[in-house]
Amino acid sequence: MSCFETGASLRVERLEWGPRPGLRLVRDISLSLASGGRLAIIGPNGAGKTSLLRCLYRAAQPAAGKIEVDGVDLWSITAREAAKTIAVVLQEMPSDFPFSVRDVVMMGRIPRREGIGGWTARDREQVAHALDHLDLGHLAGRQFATLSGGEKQRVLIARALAQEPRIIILDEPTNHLDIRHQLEILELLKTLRLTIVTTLHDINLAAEFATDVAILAEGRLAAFGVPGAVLEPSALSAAFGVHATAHETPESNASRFSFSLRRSDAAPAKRSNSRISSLRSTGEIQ
Ligand SMILES: Nc1ncnc2c1ncn2[C@@H]1O[C@H](COP(=O)(O)OP(=O)(O)OP(=O)(O)O)[C@@H](O)[C@H]1O
Repeated sequence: MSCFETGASLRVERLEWGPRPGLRLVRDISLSLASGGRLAIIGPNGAGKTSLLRCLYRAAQPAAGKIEVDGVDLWSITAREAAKTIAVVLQEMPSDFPFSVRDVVMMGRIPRREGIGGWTARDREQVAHALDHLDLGHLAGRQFATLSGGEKQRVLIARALAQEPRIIILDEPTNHLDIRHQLEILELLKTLRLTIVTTLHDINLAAEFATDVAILAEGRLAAFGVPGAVLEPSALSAAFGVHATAHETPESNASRFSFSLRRSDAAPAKRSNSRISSLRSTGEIQ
């Protein structure tokens, strides 16, 4: 079971990708992650985070550069071998998905299925273990479509674990989750010894969770390294076009960040406030 597996190292070298010739959405990305490392990829909307993830889980073939898993080129192995090594948890959650929770988790075993026989005792054992690990045993018979967003997210992570991967790649795993479930999911991922790569929009969660952080801006790597070095106000301000402030927290080694619009960006809001004042003064609104 994956909680006893170990991770694999990941090395990305001068990676480039685009959906068509002449359009590059991922440009010149180089980074490396040790086995068992946790990489958080952050950056503004449209920075290329999902595109980079798609390359890392072999859904998109690089236009240039390469990706190595434990020193082996990801495109030198079969898709099935890649699927045994890398599990993916995506944001999309189909609403009309006529499968039970147990069926969905069992789908994680597909890359490991040999021949045309049915599920083996090991498949069932791994699924039971994954359901148990994510505290989903009581929901195993429920239709996936009837679950809450947080429950669905846990099922998709259980499916990834049932796959017995060495790397788990997640696209915004905390989306749709309340703060308690966000913290629980990230704590759970931390307890695994697998290599984790995830996009995260919440910088403070990334600071707590990651061993390594990559800031992506306009398809390029703006910064990469340990959170303490990468997550600093000037880099965050530049990448997100906001004013970032760091706050030291006694209970944690990681800084916390707060964000506000830069004064120039806030001007339109001020203008609309003055419009409201003038409407008030003319009695058009109360
Ligand atoms: N197949 C495609 N053809 C053309 N443009 C694309 C394609 N896929 C993505 N894009 C564009 O490339 C940019 C990067 O998209 P991507 O989804 O990788 O960004 P992201 O950082 O994950 O964004 P978000 O935080 O909003 O999810 C966006 O502007 C997007 O519209």
